[in-house]
Amino acid sequence: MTTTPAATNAVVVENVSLTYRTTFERVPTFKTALVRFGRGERAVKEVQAVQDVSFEVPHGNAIGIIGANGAGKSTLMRMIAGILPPTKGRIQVNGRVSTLLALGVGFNAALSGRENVVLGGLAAGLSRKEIQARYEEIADFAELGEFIDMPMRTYSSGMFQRLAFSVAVHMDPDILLIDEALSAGDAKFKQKAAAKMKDLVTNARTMFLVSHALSSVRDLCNDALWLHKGKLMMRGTPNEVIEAYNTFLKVGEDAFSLEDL
Ligand SMILES: Nc1ncnc2c1ncn2[C@@H]1O[C@H](COP(=O)(O)OP(=O)(O)OP(=O)(O)O)[C@@H](O)[C@H]1O
Repeated sequence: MTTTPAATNAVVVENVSLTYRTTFERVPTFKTALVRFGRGERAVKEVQAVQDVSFEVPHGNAIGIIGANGAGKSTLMRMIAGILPPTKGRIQVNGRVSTLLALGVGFNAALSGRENVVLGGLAAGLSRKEIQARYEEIADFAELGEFIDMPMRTYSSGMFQRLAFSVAVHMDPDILLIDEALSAGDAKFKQKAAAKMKDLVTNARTMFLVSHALSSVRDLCNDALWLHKGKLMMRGTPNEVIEAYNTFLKVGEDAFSLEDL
């Protein structure tokens, strides 16, 4: 039997670019702003957040995405999640995606944790019955105690994140997208979350992990990709890519110190 590349790959990204266009009022100086009574001139800013990026991720891979602030990591994840359409190029996703992107996106803070679990489940395409069957497991994993019945606006950011993580990983995703999931959890939860992610990957699920914590990428991933100013700099094993990225950062530091002289 022959398998087509589409069936062996969870995600195929082909020559993908994304440009943000933002209109804003440019106020050149404080003095002009006073003369014009605060009205500036209308300007358009374009940011090429992702530029002609191509790669394929086979099913069962855990791929870490690293890079400096503003490199385009979250933008790429949002495109893979189907939240943002690429300006150019094509993204093919084979399987059911569950996302844990910006903290608690999709949650309604006025509703209780319990109600948000149902909302999150429905948004992920589960039936009410399926959500009910998983509810206890989701609530137990998040360890919120009585807070599960309180409005989510009363949650600390760590509690918010614990529930968001628990919902995302219990949706039985083929592809799990995680953007800085572990930044707000405490040490104990971080460990538990890492174990759960390892579990998913062992079960041949595909995972994308955006992280500034390079050690998490090293521990949890078998594949890595480095973005810089929207461009794909390198693809390889976590060790190779992290080493190249660290060298790049070091060279950058040296260049600064030379300039300072
Ligand atoms: N909604 C938006 N509108 C306009 N520009 C945006 C928007 N979101 C991101 N950008 C710009 O796109 C570029 C890439 O941003 P992105 O958030 O994808 O980077 P990132 O690698 O995830 O960064 P970080 O590590 O800081 O989270 C940045 O220059 C950012 O200013």
